[in-house]
Amino acid sequence: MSVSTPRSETAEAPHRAGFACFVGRPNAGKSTLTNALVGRKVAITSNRPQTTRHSVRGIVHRPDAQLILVDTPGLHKPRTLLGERLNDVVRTTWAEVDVIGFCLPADQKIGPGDRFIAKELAGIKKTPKVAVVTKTDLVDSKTLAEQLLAIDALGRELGLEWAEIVPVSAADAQDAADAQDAADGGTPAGAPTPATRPGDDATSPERDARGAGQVSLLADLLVPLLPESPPLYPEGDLTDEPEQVMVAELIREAALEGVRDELPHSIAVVVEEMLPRPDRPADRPLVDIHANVYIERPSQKGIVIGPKGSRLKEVGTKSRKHIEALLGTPVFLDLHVKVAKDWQRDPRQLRKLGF
Ligand SMILES: Nc1nc2c(ncn2[C@@H]2O[C@H](COP(=O)(O)OP(=O)(O)OP(=O)(O)O)[C@@H](O)[C@H]2O)c(=O)[nH]1
Repeated sequence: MSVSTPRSETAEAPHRAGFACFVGRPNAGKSTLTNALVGRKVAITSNRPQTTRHSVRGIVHRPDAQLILVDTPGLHKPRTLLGERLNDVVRTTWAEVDVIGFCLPADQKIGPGDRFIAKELAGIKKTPKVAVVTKTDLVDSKTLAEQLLAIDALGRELGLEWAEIVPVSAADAQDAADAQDAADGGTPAGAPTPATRPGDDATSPERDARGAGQVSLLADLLVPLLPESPPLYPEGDLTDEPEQVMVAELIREAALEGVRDELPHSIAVVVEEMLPRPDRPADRPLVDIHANVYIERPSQKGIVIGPKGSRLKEVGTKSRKHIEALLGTPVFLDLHVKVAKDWQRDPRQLRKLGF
């Protein structure tokens, strides 16, 4: 086992560029880690499983390397056509990347779900695998040490050689990314300010440094596993996901909030149109976004819309804040709720909804 410290790269070290993906059980912290590495909210996060449906790439730009992160949905036992397609997306991604980060939360013992993924990983011989122990802020050092040993043992049992085993907490770095988003996009009038825990100072330099430090150590360990290559993306690009897909994801994240128990996987969002409003002065642009929130059954409509439209309004306010931060302009968001009957089981509907 090697729990590493950063290596010092010499000035002559060749430039590297390549793809990494994080795999792991739903809720293992993959999206949060992607955001923390990129320093921005590019992948949606939630405290409920399987919210990431699209392969979102975040790009980490460094003087010595470009690390392109592909965030996949969780691999799971497929029960629907959507489930099968999601698993295919995961496996295809694994075969294409230069390094795989297997995320295992520090606060949960290795379970059957982790073993299932680890076995699949063991079958992929060529790609180096890094075990990333996430959420280390949630455990004491003894629990963390036990987890590191358990991961080492799991690797040996399955013939899976870890290139590294790295403990990471992305929580503080995530706060910093949220704060950065809010600062860049501004908070529209009437919209709630970014959430912080009571007594928490999300922008405290000490917290930022701690989170960012651990996360950049992970980047230091991933970079040497990438091939020598010039940068693959222009500097400044944080993601190549089409903006409309990102916008749809932000709306879906807001729409899921508070109704996940009732509608765990039934919500899909499609941005129908996204255009700059004509005749606006150059210094006061506005982007009009028309999006549909799809549910599976008419009975779910009331849940999403809420009494007198109150929930849908809240979804609009919340997602608009993040969309404005993403696009860097004020946004007029027009949301409609539509029924796409049993869309998860219908290939035609799945295609239409972008799966
Ligand atoms: N305390 C703490 N919480 C974390 C950390 N990383 C992630 N979380 C939380 O864990 C939950 C799940 O994180 P995600 O990043 O959405 O997990 P995921 O693996 O992308 O989940 P899926 O999209 O369902 O596959 C969220 O509530 C995060 O805020 C961490 O380092 N520390």
